[in-house]
Amino acid sequence: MSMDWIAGPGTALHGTLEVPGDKSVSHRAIMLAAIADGVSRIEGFLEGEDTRATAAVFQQLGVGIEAPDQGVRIVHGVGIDGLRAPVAPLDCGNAGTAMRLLAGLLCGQDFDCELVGDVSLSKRPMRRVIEPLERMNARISAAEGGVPPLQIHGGSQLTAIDYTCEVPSAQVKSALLLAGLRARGETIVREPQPTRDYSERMLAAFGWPIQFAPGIARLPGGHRLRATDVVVPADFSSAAFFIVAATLVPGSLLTLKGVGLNPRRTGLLHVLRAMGADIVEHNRSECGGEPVADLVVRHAALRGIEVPVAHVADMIDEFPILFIAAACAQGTTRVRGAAELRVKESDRIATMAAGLAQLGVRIVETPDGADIQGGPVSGGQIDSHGDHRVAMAFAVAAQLSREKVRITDVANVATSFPGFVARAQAVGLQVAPAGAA
Ligand SMILES: O=C(O)C1=C[C@@H](OP(=O)(O)O)[C@@H](O)[C@H](O)C1
Ligand SMILES: C=C(OP(=O)(O)O)C(=O)O
Repeated sequence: MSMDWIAGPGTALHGTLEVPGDKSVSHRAIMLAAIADGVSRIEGFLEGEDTRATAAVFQQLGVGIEAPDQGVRIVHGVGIDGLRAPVAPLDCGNAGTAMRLLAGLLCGQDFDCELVGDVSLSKRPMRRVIEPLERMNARISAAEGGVPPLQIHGGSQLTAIDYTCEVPSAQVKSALLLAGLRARGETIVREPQPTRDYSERMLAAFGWPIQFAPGIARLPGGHRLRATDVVVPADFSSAAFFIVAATLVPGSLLTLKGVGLNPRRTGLLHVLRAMGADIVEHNRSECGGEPVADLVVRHAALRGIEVPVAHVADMIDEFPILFIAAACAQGTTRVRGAAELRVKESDRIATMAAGLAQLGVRIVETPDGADIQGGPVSGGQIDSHGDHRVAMAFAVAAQLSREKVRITDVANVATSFPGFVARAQAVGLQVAPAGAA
């Protein structure tokens, strides 16, 4: 049965909030700890369905993973050659990150395996990883159209390649680097637009001699990973919903604690500030090698802008909530160069355009973006299409509406942000499961 929320209208948001651990870092921490020598402890692990799916996959591959406490994992690494053949398909659930990175990590193993996912993941493009991995000598077959399930045929000796990514994608880059661990030679990945560098940073932290700078990573094969403790910072993409909510709702003053501010993730901060937002960083420090800070957000009136294409890759998961900020800004916001949004958990340009139109917002879709005209937001019913970020974005839009908004098909919020409703309510957001409202 579909789970729905009733949200809004809202009043000012106040207080201090800590959002859960970063999803990208949590996936990678499990993966590298699993194939390292020794025992690694992960703190701040995201207890989301996506990252739990990754942990469950490695348990099927013979890795011991204990969960002594919420957000803690003790991973008994089996070493670079120690994974065991699974006896059943490996279920990546809703997680594109899990499937694409696992394709890279598993294609150089001695055994065969199958990667499967849910209905949404089963529609997402996998050729972007299959094609370069095949050039490395991997053997992977997909269903018709290059979508999951993926059959990975083991037993091939991989060879390194020098590859320039066609789409800006940290998942493609990471898949190639993970394959490169077991390849002969030096794997080089070049990116026309730099993307998040968590794989590179974490490989270095686990002792692999990788060299990297924005736009390029070079990784020699034939080394080993040393177990390391990982502290996961709070996920900027989860904080983003509250940054925009506090900006939009008059009278708000909200503090978000210890938010990860990797420069390849914070495009939304630049764009919101250019639109007039009041976001101040306090207590800048480091958490697990990543920059973090507390963000103090005050209500401010926004004006529409042309989103610089140079920021698109650095805010790729923040477009659903940016569309809401744009809908409540004065004037028009123009988004271009964001065609990747069409192949996420849903077609995020289409689902956001349909939802905003439902709330009376004027929006014109283009193949790679949209023009969003700011104006009043009305009530209505929104189909989130099972997309976690679309559901949370409309929960924020509802705060500005004059009537209640019903948001359908929201169960997938647990993939990236377990406990969203309780945390949102604690700072004054009006959102509740339908039936409990
Ligand atoms: O590498 C990662 O952890 C991610 C990369 C991005 O995907 P793409 O690589 O497809 O852009 C992003 O949308 C996803 O949420 C997480
Ligand atoms: C696109 C996302 O994740 P993934 O690709 O891992 O499914 C997301 O979390 O917005």
